[in-house]
Amino acid sequence: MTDNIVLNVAGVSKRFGGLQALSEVGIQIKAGQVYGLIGPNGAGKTTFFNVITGLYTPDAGSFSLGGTPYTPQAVHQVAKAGIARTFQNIRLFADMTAIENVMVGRHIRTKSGLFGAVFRSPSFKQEEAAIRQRSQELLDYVGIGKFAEYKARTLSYGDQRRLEIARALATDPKLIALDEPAAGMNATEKVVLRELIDRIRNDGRTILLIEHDVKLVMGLCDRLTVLDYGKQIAEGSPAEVQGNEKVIEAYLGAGHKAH
Ligand SMILES: Nc1ncnc2c1ncn2[C@@H]1O[C@H](COP(=O)(O)OP(=O)(O)OP(=O)(O)O)[C@@H](O)[C@H]1O
Repeated sequence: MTDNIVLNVAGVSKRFGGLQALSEVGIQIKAGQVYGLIGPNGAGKTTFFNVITGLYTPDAGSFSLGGTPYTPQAVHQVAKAGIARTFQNIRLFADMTAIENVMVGRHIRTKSGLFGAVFRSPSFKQEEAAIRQRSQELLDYVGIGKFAEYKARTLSYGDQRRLEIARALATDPKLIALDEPAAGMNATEKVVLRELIDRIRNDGRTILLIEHDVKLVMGLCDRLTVLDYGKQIAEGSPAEVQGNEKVIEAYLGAGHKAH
């Protein structure tokens, strides 16, 4: 792996009809970094996320994960390659329990497959017990262990976001991509979230983060890319980016509504 680069994305472009949503955007994320993607509304952040996680097909771009090239053509392929993501609008299995939601995430790494599941072979049962135990550990890790048997939809908003993170971690990802994890959270929940993301990083994970809460982004991220109208207008440490005139202009300039 060159310089411990986990994700290397170069030259990503994406057009929707007459709109150039992304123009040759590239980022490099090193192992153990929290990397932020920020920009005003409509800047192209979600589109970029959707491209690297296989939801949208890019018009151009090259991608490698852990030094291995990958083609983000389908979400399950990207998950197998090692990127796990959460969504801006929470996507849990609402009527499944919290622990079942995490177990689903873990299943992409299991061996028994469908045959074992249908016939409940001994190896399947053993594997299932191990998955349940690991899933409970992950729920404890994100701080919602006591809700393991609660249906996902009965959890508070902040806890549902943490459940999504546990599910993402269950896939043992090389990179975890968080799409606005603090959206809709109150101040207390944000403090807890920040501690959790810090802990995930300190435990050796690599994180890509889209977030509107500037305070959270500046406090958490090692590096940032700023998008505006699909173009990368700045890249650097939070201090570098904060003082960049183009960035100040993009956030204060006319044409963007404040978030
Ligand atoms: N599926 C799509 N079809 C057509 N246009 C799209 C599609 N997805 C996004 N766009 C457009 O691409 C541009 C970038 O949108 P995107 O959602 O990526 O921005 P964003 O930075 O994530 O914004 P926000 O902060 O509001 O979530 C916008 O002008 C949006 O309307």
